[in-house]
Parts: sequence; structure tokens; C-alpha cells
Amino acid sequence: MLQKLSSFPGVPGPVVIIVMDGYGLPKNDLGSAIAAARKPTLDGLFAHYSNVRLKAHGTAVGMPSDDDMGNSEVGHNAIGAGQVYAQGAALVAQAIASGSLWQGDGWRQVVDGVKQGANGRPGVLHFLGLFSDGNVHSHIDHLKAMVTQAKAEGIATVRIHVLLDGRDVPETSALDYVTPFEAFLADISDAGFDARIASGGGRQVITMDRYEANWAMVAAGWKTHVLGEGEQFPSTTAAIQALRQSHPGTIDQDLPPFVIAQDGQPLGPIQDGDGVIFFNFRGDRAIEISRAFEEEHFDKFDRVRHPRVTYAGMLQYDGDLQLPRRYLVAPPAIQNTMGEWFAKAGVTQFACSETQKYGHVTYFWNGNRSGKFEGETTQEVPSDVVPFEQRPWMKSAEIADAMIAAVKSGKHKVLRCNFANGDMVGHTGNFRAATLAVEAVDLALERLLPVIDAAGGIALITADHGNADEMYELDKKTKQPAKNKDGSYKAKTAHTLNPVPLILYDNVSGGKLSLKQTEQAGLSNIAATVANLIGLEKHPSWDESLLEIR
Ligand SMILES: O=C(O)[C@@H](CO)OP(=O)(O)O
Ligand SMILES: [Mn+2]
Ligand SMILES: [Mn+2]
Repeated sequence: MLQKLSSFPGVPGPVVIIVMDGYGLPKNDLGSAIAAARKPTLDGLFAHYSNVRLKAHGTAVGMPSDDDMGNSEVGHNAIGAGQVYAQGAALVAQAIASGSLWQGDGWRQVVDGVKQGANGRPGVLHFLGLFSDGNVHSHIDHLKAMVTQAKAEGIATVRIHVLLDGRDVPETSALDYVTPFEAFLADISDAGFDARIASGGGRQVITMDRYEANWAMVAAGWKTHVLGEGEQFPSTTAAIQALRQSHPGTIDQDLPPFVIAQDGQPLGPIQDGDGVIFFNFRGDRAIEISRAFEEEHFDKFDRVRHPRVTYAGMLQYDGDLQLPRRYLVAPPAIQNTMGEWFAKAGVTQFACSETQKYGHVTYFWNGNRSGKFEGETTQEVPSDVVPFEQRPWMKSAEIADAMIAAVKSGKHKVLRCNFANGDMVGHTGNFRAATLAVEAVDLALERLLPVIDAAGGIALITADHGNADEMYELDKKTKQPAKNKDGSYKAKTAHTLNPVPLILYDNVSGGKLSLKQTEQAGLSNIAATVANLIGLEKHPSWDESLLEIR
């Protein structure tokens, strides 16, 4: 049980944690949509309220190295769990380095299933996933290691289905990955081993939908990878070049699906007896396609064919649903989350976001579990299904409405929400839209904060990682914004390595409370800070609280 704090009885009203997704603290104003935005509320918060900087990338959130940017999964896991776990990216890299991945039941079953095949033919081993080295959802090195091992295991045919990134890596970098990878495949293939790319498309167009925002994306992915139907090209390089020409200005994540074919026949439709490994380690965008492969009775779209395959995820993506059943690497065993311990202490909780980030404040927050704790209420505001540069305000107003109503209801002691704008619009690379995104969040805060005051409450305003703070690619050597040949700045769509703010919005303690800046302060210090704000000691496994009580 969490113990009462002796030095402070807790704030009288609610504690509200507001995550501004993708709101980092920029090093330069040039290229920062946050610096460019008119945001009087946030400016006032930074000027007049206690605030500190938190680490939100690299090893501070369980990534393999400090060159790894932060992302929503690791960020919300760290906030919700109050501690740092080695995350999927690190766990998979370790399992490959030690060779334990090849000994695991998941890998062994897939290999056996492929060797057994069906209908008198050996199976094909398919790899499907995000094709880059972004290390947010996947890493191409993991894929290479698996293709190499498949050959060593005596598998004859490998087919790869590539989701083009341009969101965790530069926006038109697909060929930087495809060209060397096709050379690697040509090199490793021989008379007894045939490994080729069979299909693909932009990650924002097929397969990698999340939180059931748009099942049509998954249906389009199924048609491409499984049925092998769609526009045909002789190679992936040819497909990307042709699609860029027929869709001028379209960045990698938005390129249409393509099928690689020879003599009019698709190279790698998925058949009975095949093995399929979805090689993303991160779960949000892996769950829907995994369901399409695994579920016997499935009504989200017409699969036309449901091949009998041995399916495995790189990790298990949902611990409550045990989804998928088979996986290659055990996920981080996230325990003792603040959701769980507040529930045990009888603290009521409320969580809200729009669809695009709904699972971030529920499933990621609660340690990659989709279930609910006692006394926990959640509310999802349906997201628009549009390119977000066309609606940079997204559902910020509706989330503010829901939070205002939830605070006013007096039913919840700890509330949390996520404003998706800085991140989702930041990912489009559209600077003008990203400034509007930040302004929309500022307006939402302006409406919500006075309601928290009236309820005798306090807010912690923070972010999970940067994005809108750096909308231009930085030159690798000079670290200054890089330019295109025509002199314009190179748009950046990825997250950043910048720290994020933690602001204590407190008009109730009479100056008794403030935040302390420590060298190591990171997202994992938030849970203990919230516990102290409601008058409880932190859980022993949580990182230190940043709250100072006078
Ligand atoms: O859109 C996503 O899947 C990732 C970027 O790959 O962003 P976030 O971590 O903010 O959800
Ligand atoms: Mn995020
Ligand atoms: Mn993002």
C-alpha cells in the first residue's frame, strides 16, 4: 500500500497531468514551430510557474543509446511506470546479439512451420514491418539478422514486405534503405536460397494503423502483402521511383502500396503453410494487422483469404489480450505502474485523448496493457481521418471540453490527457500547420487551467518527447538547419532529442510547492511527483519525486 506523506496532506482538489505530445524545448528558434507559435498561456506558465527540463530520449527512457530519440511508447511507459525499463529496441538487439532469439519458442515454431509447409510444398518465410533504422517501431538490422539466420536454418524462400518510413528518418530516404538492402539480398541469395522484397507502401497508407483509427489502412495492407494485389513493379527501387513521379511531392510515409511481380505474377502472396514475422517491436501499430492474421472470426474487413500461417510478432504487443499468441522476444515486464498503485490506494483516475493518442494515455501509460484498473475512467474523442496538416487543431477543443467536464464532476482525483497536435502535425513536416498546432494546444490550456483552479487542483504540464520544436533537418556536421538545393530548409518529420518541460501549475499551495531540477531528471520522475502531490509516498520502485515542499 502507498503510505501517507508526513510533510504534506496533498492538494485539496484534483491533480491533472497534461501531456503535450511532441513538445520539446528547442535549442534554436530557427525551425522551431514552438518558438514561432503565438502561445500566451504557455509563455505565462514558463515565466510565472515552477518548471524544469526532463530528459525524454535515449537511455533515460530505456532506449539502447543516447543517439536514440524519444517516442510515445517509451515516453508514456516511463511516465506511467515511474521507472525506466530496457525497451523493445534494446531487448531485441540483446536477444540477437546473444543468440537467445534463435533458441526461443517463437522463432523455432515459425521455422518448423515453414519447413513443414502445407499442401505438399514447403512454406515461405515472410517478414513484414517498418523498413528503416528509426528504432521507434523497428530496426533494419534486426531484419537483416533474421534473414541471415533463416538461410542458416535451411529455409529456401524468404519474402519481405516493406513499410516505407520517412517519419522516424528523413522524409524521402526510402532508397537509402532499399538500395543497400536489395544488394544484401542479392548477395545472400544463391541456388538454394531466394530472398526478395515482395510488396510495400507508405506506413501512413497501409498496415500500420493504430487504435482502430482507420481499419481501411490495414485492409489495404492485407490486399498488398497477403493477396498480392495492386499496382505491379519489377523491383522496389523501380516502384519508389515511379510512384514519386506519379505522386509528385509525396513523402515516403504517404507513398501508395506496390506489389513486386515477375511475368505478371506477384512475388510473394502469403499462402497456407507459410510463416509470417511482423518485425516491429512496438505494439500500437502492430496490433490490428496481428489481429487480422490471428483471429478466426474477424469482422473488421473482408480478408478474402485467411491463410493458415505460423504468425509471430517481434514482441507480445498486449499483455492483457496476450496478443499475438506467438512472439520472438518477451516484452519488458512493466510492473507497479502509477495506475495500478493509485487504484490500490483507492485514488480515482480519469484518462482522455483523441483516437490517435488514446492508447498512449491508457495502454502505454498502464505498461502496454489494454485493461482498466478499479476506479479508472477513460474517454476517447474520435480523431479525424484526414492529413493532419489540414486540421492542425485536431481534437484539442473536444479534449479540453472532456477534461473540463471531468474536473467539474469532482469524481476523479488524478486526471491525465494527451494533446496530439505538436506531434501529429509535426510529423507532416509542415511548418505553418505545426505552429497552428501549438497555438491550438495553448488555447486548450487557457480554457482548462482556470477550471482546475476553481476545483482547488494543480496541473503538471509536460510532454513525452520533442517533435514540433525542430521542423528542419539539422546538418550532421554543423548541427544547423540544413537546406535543399533550391535554398529552402529541409523539412524534418521525426521526433527530436530535445528535453521536454515539466511545469507545476499551482495556485492553491500558496507558494509551498515547487519543482527541483536535478541532473538526471526525466519522464520517470513524474509518477513519484504526482504521488507526493496527492499526499502519498512514492512506490519504492519509482524514481525520485521532483516536488519540493516548504
Ligand atoms: O506515429 C508514430 O507511430 C510515432 C513515430 O513513429 O510517433 P509517436 O511515438 O509520437 O506515437
Ligand atoms: Mn508522442
Ligand atoms: Mn510521434
